[in-house]
Amino acid sequence: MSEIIRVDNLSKQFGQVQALEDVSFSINENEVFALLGDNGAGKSTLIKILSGVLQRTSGEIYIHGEQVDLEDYNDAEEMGIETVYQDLAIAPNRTVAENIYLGDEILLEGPLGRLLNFVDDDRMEAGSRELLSRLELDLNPRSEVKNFSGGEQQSVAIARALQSDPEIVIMDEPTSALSIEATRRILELIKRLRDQGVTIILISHNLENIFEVADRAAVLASGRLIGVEDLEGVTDDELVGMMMGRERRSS
Ligand SMILES: Nc1ncnc2c1ncn2[C@@H]1O[C@H](COP(=O)(O)OP(=O)(O)OP(=O)(O)O)[C@@H](O)[C@H]1O
Repeated sequence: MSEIIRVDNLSKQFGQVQALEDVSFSINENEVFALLGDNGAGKSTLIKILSGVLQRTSGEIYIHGEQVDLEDYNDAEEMGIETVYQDLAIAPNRTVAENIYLGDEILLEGPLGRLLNFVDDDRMEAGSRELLSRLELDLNPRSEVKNFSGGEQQSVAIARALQSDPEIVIMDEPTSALSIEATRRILELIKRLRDQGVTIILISHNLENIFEVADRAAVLASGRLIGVEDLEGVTDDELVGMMMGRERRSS
């Protein structure tokens, strides 16, 4: 198993608040890695630093062993990282295909090159069809998203993240607003992505979901890393104890 991301002594301070304190861990290629922790533990801060939205106060991040220049890190996509945030930022009046290519539209090559900003709907539709089929998502690229269920909207948001073919996808509470059936479908999708070689960083409060899809979990409490556990060797009680800041008894 090879390491894809290493976080080394990462700290973040917001004024007096120490949101992260010397957090270090590594994530392996092709695993589902969960981030667990109570409200305010530092999970969002950590993923925002990983996705280049927030600057860290100190510490380093390595991707494939190479140090990321965090002073000048605002395009995580270039590093192969995409994030699906909780507020999905789906454009309801646009189609599935338009959402998948939102901000990344394929433009028509006319006689004036790309000077005419017409989007190439046919290519975006074809690209969406291919991506949706690879993800085994039964969605019509031409449908408008506005009448979609929460689970379908979540699927579109995940498909959009996959459009740039990232190596790593961060998902912030992807199932928190979903029905049991929709949750099951999203968990299946996460497993398929892993099987296709994508590494997934998953934030969830739902331990049952974590046990179902994740390989390992890092537990944060008050900005500190309490431990990283292989989910095959830990119980939910132990994880809950860790979320309350108790280090796991050594076995
Ligand atoms: N922009 C900010 N300014 C000041 N304090 C912040 C800011 N963002 C986060 N914090 C603080 O940093 C700490 C960690 O917050 P963070 O949002 O990372 O936790 P979390 O684990 O994601 O929590 P939740 O599960 O509630 O989303 C909290 O004490 C929070 O109040």
